[in-house]
Amino acid sequence: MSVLDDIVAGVREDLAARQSEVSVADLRAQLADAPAPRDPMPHFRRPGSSVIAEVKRRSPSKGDLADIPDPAALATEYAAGGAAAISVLTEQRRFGGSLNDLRAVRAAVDTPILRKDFIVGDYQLLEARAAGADLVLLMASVLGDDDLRRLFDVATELGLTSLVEVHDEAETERAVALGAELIGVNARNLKTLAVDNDTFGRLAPLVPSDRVLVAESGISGPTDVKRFVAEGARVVLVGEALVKDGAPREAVAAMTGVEA
Ligand SMILES: O=P(O)(O)OC[C@@H](O)[C@@H](O)c1c[nH]c2ccccc12
Repeated sequence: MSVLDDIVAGVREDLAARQSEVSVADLRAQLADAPAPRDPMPHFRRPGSSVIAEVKRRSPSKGDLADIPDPAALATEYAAGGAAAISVLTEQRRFGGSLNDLRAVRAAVDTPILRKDFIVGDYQLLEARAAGADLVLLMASVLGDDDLRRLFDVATELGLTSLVEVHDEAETERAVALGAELIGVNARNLKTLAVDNDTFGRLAPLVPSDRVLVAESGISGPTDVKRFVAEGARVVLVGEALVKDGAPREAVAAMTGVEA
């Protein structure tokens, strides 16, 4: 079993537990109270890089990264630094996150929020929107074509923007065929956890220029951002480097608006 299979098995168990506690009808009722979804695309399409700054405590590849006792405080710093969106890892077992983190961040900032999780069912999309998320991650490595299409359509109906994540040529072709406007290239192979910084440059030419490309993983500072912008990225998604930086506001600002 790959690391990814193992993570997804745990996600399915946790999901089943939540589903037995809150019915779909109750979740749908909560949607009425959720703030209207925010559209991240105008910021992403601005000239120069946009940053999606991530709230992440730990990961299977790096272990403990940062305690983050107050996710709202960290998100406030990200927003002040000019983050275009804030990613909140809500997976519990391997990344130490939760939907409560997302709710806390939602209450603190106006910035669009990405629910970063291993989404396998519609229920998680409803949860995301009810908690105030504006974007969701859909991983081509986790979802077959039918599920990817259905979840993409349901997300769109809910007003959520899908970030469709790819890691190889076949996944990139699937994301393009789906019509995804926002495509993320993860430099980390989640089956082996290895990072290959040449992944973005290899896959970017397969994506039509009307789409918005996000470079994900292993980005440590403005020099990396400049490289990915030169290779076609409009957006960078940064976790580790920001949660470990003592000055996250300045770190986000330094990676924002970078030109090739
Ligand atoms: O911490 P990093 O190396 O800056 O990476 C952030 C982000 O790309 C990474 O957290 C990520 C990208 N895709 C994912 C899918 C699931 C979990 C995590 C991820």
